[in-house]
Amino acid sequence: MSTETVNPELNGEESSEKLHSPVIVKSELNGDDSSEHLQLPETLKTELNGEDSSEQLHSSAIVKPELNGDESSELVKLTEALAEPTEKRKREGSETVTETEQKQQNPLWKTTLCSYFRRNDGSCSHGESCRYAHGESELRVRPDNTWDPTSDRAKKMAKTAADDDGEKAEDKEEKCNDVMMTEALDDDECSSVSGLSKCLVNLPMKWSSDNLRCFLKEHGVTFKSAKKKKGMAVGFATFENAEQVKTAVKELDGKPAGNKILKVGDIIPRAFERKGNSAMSSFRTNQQGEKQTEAGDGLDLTKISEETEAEDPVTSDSVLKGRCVRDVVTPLAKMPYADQLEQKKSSLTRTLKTLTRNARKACPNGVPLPEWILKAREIGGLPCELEGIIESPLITGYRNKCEFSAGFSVLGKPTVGFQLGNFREGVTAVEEPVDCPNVSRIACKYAAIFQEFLQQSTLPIWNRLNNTGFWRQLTVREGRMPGKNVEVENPSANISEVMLIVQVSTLTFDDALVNDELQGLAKAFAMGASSASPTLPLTALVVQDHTGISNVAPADAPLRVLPFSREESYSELHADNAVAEAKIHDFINGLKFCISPTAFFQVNTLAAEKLYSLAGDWASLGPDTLLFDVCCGTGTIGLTLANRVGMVVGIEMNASAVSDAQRNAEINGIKNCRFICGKAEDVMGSVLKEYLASPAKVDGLLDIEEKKNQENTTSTEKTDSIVNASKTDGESSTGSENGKSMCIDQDTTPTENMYSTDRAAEPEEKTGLECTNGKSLSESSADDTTEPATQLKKCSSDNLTTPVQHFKNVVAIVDPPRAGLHPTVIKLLRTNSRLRRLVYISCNPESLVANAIELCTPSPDESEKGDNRNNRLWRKMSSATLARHRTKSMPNSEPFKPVKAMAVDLFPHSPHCELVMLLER
Ligand SMILES: C[S@@+](CC[C@H](N)C(=O)[O-])C[C@H]1O[C@@H](n2cnc3c(N)ncnc32)[C@H](O)[C@@H]1O
Repeated sequence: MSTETVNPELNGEESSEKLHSPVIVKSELNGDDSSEHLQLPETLKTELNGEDSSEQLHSSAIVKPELNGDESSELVKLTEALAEPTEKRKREGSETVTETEQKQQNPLWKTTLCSYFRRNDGSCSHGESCRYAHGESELRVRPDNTWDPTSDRAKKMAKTAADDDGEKAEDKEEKCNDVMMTEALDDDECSSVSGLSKCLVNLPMKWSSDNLRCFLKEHGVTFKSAKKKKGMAVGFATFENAEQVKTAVKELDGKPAGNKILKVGDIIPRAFERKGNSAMSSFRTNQQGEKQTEAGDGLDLTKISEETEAEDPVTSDSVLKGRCVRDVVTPLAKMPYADQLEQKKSSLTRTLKTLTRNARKACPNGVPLPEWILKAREIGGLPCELEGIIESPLITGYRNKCEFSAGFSVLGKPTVGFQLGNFREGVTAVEEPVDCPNVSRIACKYAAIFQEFLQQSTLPIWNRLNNTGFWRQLTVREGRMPGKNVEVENPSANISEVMLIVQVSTLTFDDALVNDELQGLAKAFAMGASSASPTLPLTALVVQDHTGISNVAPADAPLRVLPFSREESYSELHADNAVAEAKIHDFINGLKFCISPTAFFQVNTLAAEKLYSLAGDWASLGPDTLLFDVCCGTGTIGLTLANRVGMVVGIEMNASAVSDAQRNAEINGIKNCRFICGKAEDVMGSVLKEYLASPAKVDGLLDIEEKKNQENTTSTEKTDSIVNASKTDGESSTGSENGKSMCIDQDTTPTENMYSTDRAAEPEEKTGLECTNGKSLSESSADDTTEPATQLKKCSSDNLTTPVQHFKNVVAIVDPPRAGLHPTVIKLLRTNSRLRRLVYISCNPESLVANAIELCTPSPDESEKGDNRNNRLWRKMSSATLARHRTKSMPNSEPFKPVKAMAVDLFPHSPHCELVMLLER
């Protein structure tokens, strides 16, 4: 698995109507995310890396935008607040509290519109007990007095507010209070108040402005106005006179607020204001006369967060000087590469030891400790040898995918690059990616072209503080040409294809204006590419429309392919110039891979080759091997190993990735691979049943299937409509038929719900495939009324006309997202005794360790099994501790043992690293 964003710590995740494009490609549904039907507010839906946002968020798929830092804490808070256990519980005095009552007590009850309800024409499987509002009439105001920003009410209010902008005295006062946060003030207004305004740092994050005002009053502080920044530890107060300021500082500075010590500091005007840089003011008002509120946010917020962290006075200007984007994005770049590898190895060693410790603790009473735990002492507590770390063949410019935010620099200049810090801490400043050694020359150039375009665009840059604006992000994806040796000094020389994906939010903008701007952008990119020396490849230009608060868009966010031409004259640009499909290609181990805009592809292709070869070598493959490629993406692992096995079965939830995988098999003439689209936790049970049942039984199933097909042509046609990946013409998935997401695990216990926090680090993904009977595969499998072959046919890349073969050697290579595997998948892998070998690939060693604890700890006796249902401390547990608790409910089964581990460095200069572990039994 891999880290998708350049700087996961900083970054880590809908309306298409606005896009009236000649070619609209709605990205295929990623399946649905909900098995457990915990929803996130629309605004907090992320992109779960494809990973996306959703609607009916599975409690087990709650996500923090992938190291997306920013809104994660808010998201976690909300999801925690929402993630109440689903069964009835007893209150003190044994009064029974129903699930609905519990939810209603939740201040967030019905404060967010149910997107599931909306998309499904007014139906939601949760009915009245749904935590989310079914329509505007059910919607309640949020505790902070705001409305769901996607509601008509909120939009109307936002519009009215915008219309009144600058006219109301009240508004002006608010803006002045917020001088550090907003760009909407004129210099003179600000300067008149800045001496009488103070910044308060270390306020409890959850406080509202009302809380702050009460606090000030309680402390006898007289003020003119006070405002708390939502989701940040920062607030502002403005006073009438110097005397009030003096009292406030005396009464507040150093006093406890919540569990922290309050700091009071001056507000410094933005650097460009201080310098009176008139050029900067031109950035503030766009050509439509709309005020842009983003500029300069970053400067002050960065200061605040830096200073908060550093326990420094709030106002020191020097803190900015210490922070540079290179250090933030590639913190190890200062070290020689050999030292970086050593550091990663030590960190992995520490993490691996937690596997031994936790498995030892979790080993049930009366069950002997497994040999690998006993032997761990001999190797310093490691569960198995860490055999080393494989270097990346390329050290600089190795990334084939970079996601650049659009924002404002510390000097208030529209900038395309990386954020200087974490949004949660209040940092929104973006700096150019120059000097980041992991970014390619080509990506830097495209970022610069986009930046130049933004400086004269009539549409505003996205404002992360109030979630308004248009231009959000530029993703540059590169594909290499085949068969050329890598030019280490100039890796860009090997790049032959480039796809640009520009993320915008069209929601509040006029279609004609949007189209004009996008056409201008296409022209700018094409001109920039052809005038660069050497010229830059440009293969596809895609616009992604996304309104969520984080830039990580759901996989089904609307995509539109923009036509472009290298010709000087753009007047002749027509729809037919557009490429119907946006794809680029890359090569791994001699195979050609087609990559669509949202499909996962390892960001360091050459190092990924090494990773896949290692996984293949450790998997002990042969012609009699059946290889499960779990979380297969575009099929890279399975396809590169297909010639070494009898059959590959790939499972992947992103429909366009599955479609790519199928196409990749075809373009490489590979016939022994089958790709199944669905969440692994939804389809794995059926897949294992189908392939690992006794041959007699499976033959029987196929007979049943054939018979059904003959009997019911209509149902077959219906089925065909959702078998996206089986279409050889590359047609995309039509997604779920009725859009309903389903629960996967009927007996999900709170222990399994623990997974929801595990997965909080991962943007949620959305799958759309379902059985035509309206049940998810898992649900079907849970009640076992449909045969596995029938279920799988509906989401498989083939049509099951060939009988399922049976193989002696069954191996799984799993390469899950950062959150690791779902507990259902872990349970299935562990309890299927035919699976003797498992190669686990992970870019997050913590989740590998957590999953390995469950796979490798001996099962308890029945009598020992704990009931974890009332264990509500799980929210605060580490992933390893959670895993340890989950081992108690693992059905009796032979545990795996860790055999060896090896790291592969896919991310030079960053602390991340892929870890591979072989598990056997
Ligand atoms: C780290 S990537 C690995 C992809 C592929 N193995 C490769 O190396 O290119 C993880 C993949 O898992 C997919 N994924 C995430 N959650 C999943 C789930 N619950 N079930 C199936 N696939 C999932 C993502 O869409 C992504 O393609």
